[in-house]
Amino acid sequence: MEKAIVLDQQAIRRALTRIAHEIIERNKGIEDCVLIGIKTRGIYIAQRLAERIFQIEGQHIPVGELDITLYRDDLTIKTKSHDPEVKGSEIPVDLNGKTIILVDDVLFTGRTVRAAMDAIMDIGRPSHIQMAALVDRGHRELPIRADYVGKNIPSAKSERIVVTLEEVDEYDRVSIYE
Ligand SMILES: O=P(O)(O)OC[C@H]1O[C@H](OP(=O)(O)OP(=O)(O)O)[C@H](O)[C@@H]1O
Ligand SMILES: O=c1cc[nH]c(=O)[nH]1
Repeated sequence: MEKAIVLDQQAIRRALTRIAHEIIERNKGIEDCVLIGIKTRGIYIAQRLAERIFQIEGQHIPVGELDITLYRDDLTIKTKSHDPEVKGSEIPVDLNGKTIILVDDVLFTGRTVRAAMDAIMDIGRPSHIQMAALVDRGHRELPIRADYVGKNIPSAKSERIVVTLEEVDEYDRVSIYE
Protein backbone atom coordinates (compact mmCIF):
# COMPACT_ATOMS: atom_id res chain seq x y z
CA MET A 1 0.00 0.00 0.00
CA GLU A 2 1.30 3.46 -0.88
CA LYS A 3 2.01 5.24 2.42
CA ALA A 4 3.25 8.58 1.12
CA ILE A 5 4.66 10.40 -1.88
CA VAL A 6 8.06 11.61 -0.75
CA LEU A 7 9.22 13.41 -3.90
CA ASP A 8 7.05 14.78 -6.70
CA GLN A 9 8.18 15.83 -10.17
CA GLN A 10 9.30 19.29 -9.10
CA ALA A 11 11.20 17.96 -6.08
CA ILE A 12 12.98 15.37 -8.24
CA ARG A 13 13.92 18.10 -10.73
CA ARG A 14 15.30 20.34 -7.98
CA ALA A 15 17.22 17.48 -6.37
CA LEU A 16 18.90 16.54 -9.65
CA THR A 17 19.78 20.16 -10.41
CA ARG A 18 21.38 20.45 -6.96
CA ILE A 19 23.34 17.21 -7.44
CA ALA A 20 24.57 18.46 -10.85
CA HIS A 21 25.91 21.61 -9.17
CA GLU A 22 27.49 19.56 -6.38
CA ILE A 23 29.26 17.27 -8.87
CA ILE A 24 30.72 20.29 -10.69
CA GLU A 25 31.75 21.95 -7.43
CA ARG A 26 33.33 18.90 -5.83
CA ASN A 27 35.30 18.00 -8.96
CA LYS A 28 36.14 21.63 -9.86
CA GLY A 29 34.47 21.14 -13.23
CA ILE A 30 33.79 17.86 -15.01
CA GLU A 31 37.07 17.21 -16.78
CA ASP A 32 37.93 13.50 -16.52
CA CYS A 33 34.53 12.74 -14.94
CA VAL A 34 32.26 9.94 -16.25
CA LEU A 35 28.69 9.26 -15.12
CA ILE A 36 27.74 5.59 -14.96
CA GLY A 37 24.06 4.82 -14.46
CA ILE A 38 23.04 1.56 -12.82
CA LYS A 39 20.37 -0.42 -14.70
CA THR A 40 17.08 0.97 -15.58
CA ARG A 41 16.36 4.06 -13.55
CA GLY A 42 19.93 4.94 -12.63
CA ILE A 43 20.67 5.23 -16.33
CA TYR A 44 17.89 7.80 -16.86
CA ILE A 45 18.98 9.73 -13.79
CA ALA A 46 22.56 9.77 -15.11
CA GLN A 47 21.30 11.08 -18.46
CA ARG A 48 19.29 13.82 -16.72
CA LEU A 49 22.35 14.81 -14.68
CA ALA A 50 24.43 14.98 -17.89
CA GLU A 51 21.80 17.32 -19.42
CA ARG A 52 21.84 19.57 -16.33
CA ILE A 53 25.65 19.62 -16.28
CA PHE A 54 25.66 20.63 -19.97
CA GLN A 55 23.20 23.44 -19.22
CA ILE A 56 25.41 24.69 -16.37
CA GLU A 57 28.93 24.11 -17.74
CA GLY A 58 28.37 23.92 -21.51
CA GLN A 59 30.39 20.71 -21.56
CA HIS A 60 29.38 17.13 -22.30
CA ILE A 61 30.11 14.54 -19.62
CA PRO A 62 30.30 10.92 -20.89
CA VAL A 63 27.50 8.62 -19.68
CA GLY A 64 27.92 4.86 -19.36
CA GLU A 65 25.62 2.06 -18.21
CA LEU A 66 25.83 -0.98 -15.97
CA ASP A 67 23.15 -3.65 -15.98
CA ILE A 68 23.03 -5.47 -12.66
CA THR A 69 20.81 -8.42 -11.78
CA LEU A 70 19.85 -9.54 -8.34
CA TYR A 71 20.42 -13.08 -7.30
CA ARG A 72 18.31 -13.10 -4.18
CA ASP A 73 19.44 -15.73 -1.73
CA ASP A 74 16.19 -15.24 0.22
CA LEU A 75 14.59 -17.52 -2.37
CA THR A 76 16.42 -20.45 -0.80
CA ILE A 77 17.63 -19.19 2.56
CA LYS A 78 15.53 -17.25 5.08
CA THR A 79 17.41 -13.97 4.79
CA LYS A 80 16.60 -10.72 3.10
CA SER A 81 20.08 -10.09 1.75
CA HIS A 82 20.81 -10.50 -1.92
CA ASP A 83 23.81 -10.75 -4.20
CA PRO A 84 23.71 -8.54 -7.25
CA GLU A 85 25.79 -9.50 -10.30
CA VAL A 86 26.68 -7.46 -13.34
CA LYS A 87 24.92 -8.67 -16.49
CA GLY A 88 26.37 -6.17 -18.93
CA SER A 89 27.94 -2.78 -19.41
CA GLU A 90 28.21 -0.04 -21.97
CA ILE A 91 31.14 2.20 -21.14
CA PRO A 92 31.90 4.83 -23.80
CA VAL A 93 35.39 5.86 -22.66
CA ASP A 94 38.63 4.53 -21.20
CA LEU A 95 38.13 4.58 -17.41
CA ASN A 96 41.83 4.72 -16.48
CA GLY A 97 42.58 7.78 -14.35
CA LYS A 98 38.96 9.00 -14.55
CA THR A 99 36.59 10.02 -11.76
CA ILE A 100 33.63 7.68 -12.03
CA ILE A 101 30.31 8.83 -10.61
CA LEU A 102 27.99 5.86 -10.14
CA VAL A 103 24.33 6.87 -10.33
CA ASP A 104 21.33 4.94 -9.00
CA ASP A 105 17.77 5.73 -7.99
CA VAL A 106 17.83 4.08 -4.54
CA LEU A 107 20.73 3.27 -2.21
CA PHE A 108 19.69 0.63 0.32
CA THR A 109 22.00 -2.21 1.49
CA GLY A 110 24.86 -1.05 -0.75
CA ARG A 111 25.21 -4.45 -2.44
CA THR A 112 24.33 -3.14 -5.89
CA VAL A 113 26.98 -0.42 -5.59
CA ARG A 114 29.55 -2.97 -4.46
CA ALA A 115 28.83 -5.10 -7.55
CA ALA A 116 29.07 -1.97 -9.71
CA MET A 117 32.46 -1.05 -8.23
CA ASP A 118 33.76 -4.58 -8.85
CA ALA A 119 32.67 -4.31 -12.50
CA ILE A 120 34.31 -0.89 -12.90
CA MET A 121 37.57 -2.18 -11.42
CA ASP A 122 37.53 -5.08 -13.92
CA ILE A 123 37.17 -2.61 -16.80
CA GLY A 124 39.81 -0.05 -15.81
CA ARG A 125 41.60 1.77 -13.04
CA PRO A 126 39.72 4.97 -12.25
CA SER A 127 41.40 7.53 -9.99
CA HIS A 128 38.24 7.95 -7.90
CA ILE A 129 34.77 6.42 -7.65
CA GLN A 130 31.93 8.56 -6.31
CA MET A 131 28.25 7.69 -5.85
CA ALA A 132 25.06 9.66 -6.49
CA ALA A 133 21.63 8.39 -5.41
CA LEU A 134 18.26 10.06 -5.82
CA VAL A 135 17.18 8.42 -2.55
CA ASP A 136 19.21 7.06 0.37
CA ARG A 137 16.88 4.95 2.51
CA GLY A 138 19.55 3.69 4.96
CA HIS A 139 19.95 0.07 6.15
CA ARG A 140 23.45 -0.35 4.73
CA GLU A 141 24.98 -3.81 5.01
CA LEU A 142 28.38 -2.71 3.65
CA PRO A 143 30.70 0.27 4.34
CA ILE A 144 29.35 2.28 1.38
CA ARG A 145 27.95 5.81 1.30
CA ALA A 146 26.70 8.22 -1.32
CA ASP A 147 28.64 11.42 -2.10
CA TYR A 148 25.52 13.06 -3.56
CA VAL A 149 22.01 12.38 -2.23
CA GLY A 150 18.73 13.76 -3.58
CA LYS A 151 16.86 12.95 -0.37
CA ASN A 152 17.50 10.86 2.71
CA ILE A 153 14.33 8.91 3.45
CA PRO A 154 14.36 7.09 6.79
CA SER A 155 12.46 3.86 6.25
CA ALA A 156 11.57 0.64 8.00
CA LYS A 157 13.43 -2.29 6.50
CA SER A 158 10.12 -3.89 5.55
CA GLU A 159 9.02 -0.83 3.55
CA ARG A 160 9.87 -0.26 -0.12
CA ILE A 161 10.83 2.92 -1.89
CA VAL A 162 9.43 3.03 -5.42
CA VAL A 163 10.91 5.46 -7.94
CA THR A 164 8.96 6.09 -11.13
CA LEU A 165 10.45 8.13 -13.96
CA GLU A 166 8.80 9.57 -17.08
CA GLU A 167 11.19 7.75 -19.39
CA VAL A 168 9.88 4.33 -18.28
CA ASP A 169 6.84 4.88 -16.06
CA GLU A 170 5.04 7.91 -17.58
CA TYR A 171 5.46 10.13 -14.52
CA ASP A 172 8.14 11.25 -12.04
CA ARG A 173 7.53 10.28 -8.42
CA VAL A 174 9.15 8.71 -5.37
CA SER A 175 6.78 6.89 -3.02
CA ILE A 176 7.12 4.81 0.09
CA TYR A 177 5.12 1.58 0.31
CA GLU A 178 4.42 -0.45 3.42
O1 LIG B 1 21.52 -1.00 -2.12
P1 LIG B 1 20.75 -2.21 -2.60
O2 LIG B 1 20.18 -3.01 -1.48
O3 LIG B 1 21.56 -3.06 -3.54
O4 LIG B 1 19.46 -1.69 -3.35
C1 LIG B 1 19.48 -0.70 -4.32
C2 LIG B 1 19.08 -1.24 -5.65
O5 LIG B 1 17.77 -1.78 -5.56
C3 LIG B 1 16.97 -1.25 -6.58
O6 LIG B 1 16.92 -2.08 -7.62
P2 LIG B 1 15.92 -3.34 -7.62
O7 LIG B 1 16.73 -4.56 -7.46
O8 LIG B 1 14.82 -3.15 -6.64
O9 LIG B 1 15.43 -3.34 -9.10
P3 LIG B 1 14.70 -2.20 -9.93
O10 LIG B 1 15.71 -1.09 -10.17
O11 LIG B 1 14.34 -2.89 -11.19
O12 LIG B 1 13.52 -1.74 -9.12
C4 LIG B 1 17.57 0.08 -6.92
O13 LIG B 1 17.30 0.46 -8.25
C5 LIG B 1 19.03 -0.11 -6.68
O14 LIG B 1 19.70 -0.50 -7.85
O1 LIG C 1 13.10 0.10 -1.12
C1 LIG C 1 13.86 -0.22 -2.04
C2 LIG C 1 14.95 -1.08 -1.83
C3 LIG C 1 15.75 -1.38 -2.87
N1 LIG C 1 15.47 -0.87 -4.06
C4 LIG C 1 14.43 -0.05 -4.27
O2 LIG C 1 14.22 0.41 -5.40
N2 LIG C 1 13.63 0.26 -3.25
